[in-house]
Amino acid sequence: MQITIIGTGYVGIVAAVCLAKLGHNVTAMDRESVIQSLQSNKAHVWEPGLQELLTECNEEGNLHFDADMASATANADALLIAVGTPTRADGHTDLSQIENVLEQLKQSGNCPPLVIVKSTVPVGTCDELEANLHGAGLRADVVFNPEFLRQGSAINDFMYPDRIVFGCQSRHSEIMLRQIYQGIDAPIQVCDRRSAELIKYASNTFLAMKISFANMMADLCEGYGADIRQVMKGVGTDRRIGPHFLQAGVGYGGSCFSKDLQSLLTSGKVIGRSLPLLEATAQINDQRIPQLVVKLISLWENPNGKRLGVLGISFKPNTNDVRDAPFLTLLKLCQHHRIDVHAYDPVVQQVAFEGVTVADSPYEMAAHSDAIILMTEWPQFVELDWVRMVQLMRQSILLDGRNVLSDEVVAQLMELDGVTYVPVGRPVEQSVEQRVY
Ligand SMILES: NC(=O)c1ccc[n+]([C@@H]2O[C@H](COP(=O)([O-])OP(=O)(O)OC[C@H]3O[C@@H](n4cnc5c(N)ncnc54)[C@H](O)[C@@H]3O)[C@@H](O)[C@H]2O)c1
Ligand SMILES: O=c1ccn([C@@H]2O[C@H](COP(=O)(O)OP(=O)(O)O[C@H]3O[C@H](CO)[C@@H](O)[C@H](O)[C@H]3O)[C@@H](O)[C@H]2O)c(=O)[nH]1
Repeated sequence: MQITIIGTGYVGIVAAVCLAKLGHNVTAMDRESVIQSLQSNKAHVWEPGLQELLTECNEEGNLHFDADMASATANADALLIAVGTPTRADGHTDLSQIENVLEQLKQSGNCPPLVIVKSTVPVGTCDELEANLHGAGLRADVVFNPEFLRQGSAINDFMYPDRIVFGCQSRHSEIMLRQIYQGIDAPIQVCDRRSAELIKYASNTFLAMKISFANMMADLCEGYGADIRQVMKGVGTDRRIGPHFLQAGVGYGGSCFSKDLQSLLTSGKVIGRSLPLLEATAQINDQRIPQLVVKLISLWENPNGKRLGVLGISFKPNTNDVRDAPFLTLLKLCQHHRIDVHAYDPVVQQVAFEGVTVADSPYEMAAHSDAIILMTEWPQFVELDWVRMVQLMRQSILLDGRNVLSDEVVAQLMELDGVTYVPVGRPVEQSVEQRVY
């Protein structure tokens, strides 16, 4: 099938290479600068396996890039929209990128018979988009086909999903969607468009709610001297609950959870429904970094001029994406308290915001610091020589924001003088001999 993809952000480029690998003839469209980079075989987003797959597709010849809507859509059987849908300041979803795509389509005069919306959009949007196209005399079927991939494991998630959802109103569009995904072995749920639109929001907000639940329980564990890892293990082994997304820590970040939660709250408000579970989920998450900073400051007499080492800038491992990363909230609070931030990240080497020095190695970051916060659970952080890290520091305070240091490493550190280890949802550990500063 000839498929044109509009938008080559995380979702668009992953969909493009995967659909090309599944044997479709794919044209991906974006801004000129992005298209130039892709045409010269350079992936513009950092995602494990993406560059390799892009190179393969370019060699195999069934993936093309084009910055012009008219030529990109000529002869297309289906158009897949994967542009951004950020949240506006008033809490509503900004649909302007999708609206622009529709305008460009109308001007180009080429509208494929099937328009697949993959961008996450509020309930009712696809009905409106279809009415808009029909109003302009373009007889396309608009379907909603939510994407559930996670950054860091995006290609695997696209190729081996738990389910594929088709929100479509006609048998013909369902048949076309089945052809597009016929190389993927996953259960397919076919439903109306509005339900499909809500499935995407309900999934993301439910996952966010699980994380906030774990974080709420972590606070209780700290108060009562229990261990959140044990509590969540015991909870998650109940098959009705499941072990995933119960990892307490610095809170969720990324471009989706907060945005989609906000959008769903607004959808509720529009029809006069409050969604208190989601309000609590957001509140708990918003408090994670401020609480962590309070903990940190309580360990110093005065935060002014202290040096903080931060391990991990991106919102999760295996991505360089810093959108809505907890690190950004941390940085803002540190600036407020005049704490000097030195950060290290395996893939984020430059940051577009002020007030942070990015180190070339974790050891360089640790040198002369008055505390370290582990923000992102990159496997290589767990494997660091933590004794060396601590010996390089001016004051040996470790805040393990993801609870990833092993009990063995912590026990080893406790044999050194003056080490304070502050995990999440567990008692603080201090070596017997505390240094006096
Ligand atoms: N990032 C994820 O992990 C993820 C997962 C599932 C769903 N989603 C949803 O998918 C959508 C896209 O997310 P993303 O993270 O890939 O977005 P993104 O912001 O990374 O990428 C969007 C791309 O669309 C391009 N674009 C915008 N308008 C365009 C136009 N008129 N013509 C051509 N290109 C245009 C932009 O230049 C950009 O490259 C969002 O609705 C998001 O909520 C994202
Ligand atoms: O137990 C957990 C699991 C995750 N997180 C955090 O939650 C955030 C989101 O993580 P994850 O869901 O793995 O990454 P995303 O790439 O944001 O993926 C989510 O958002 C996408 C965009 O909508 C969806 O497609 C995915 O299904 C959904 O998992 C990150 O900051 C994680 O550190 C935790 O704090 N504890």
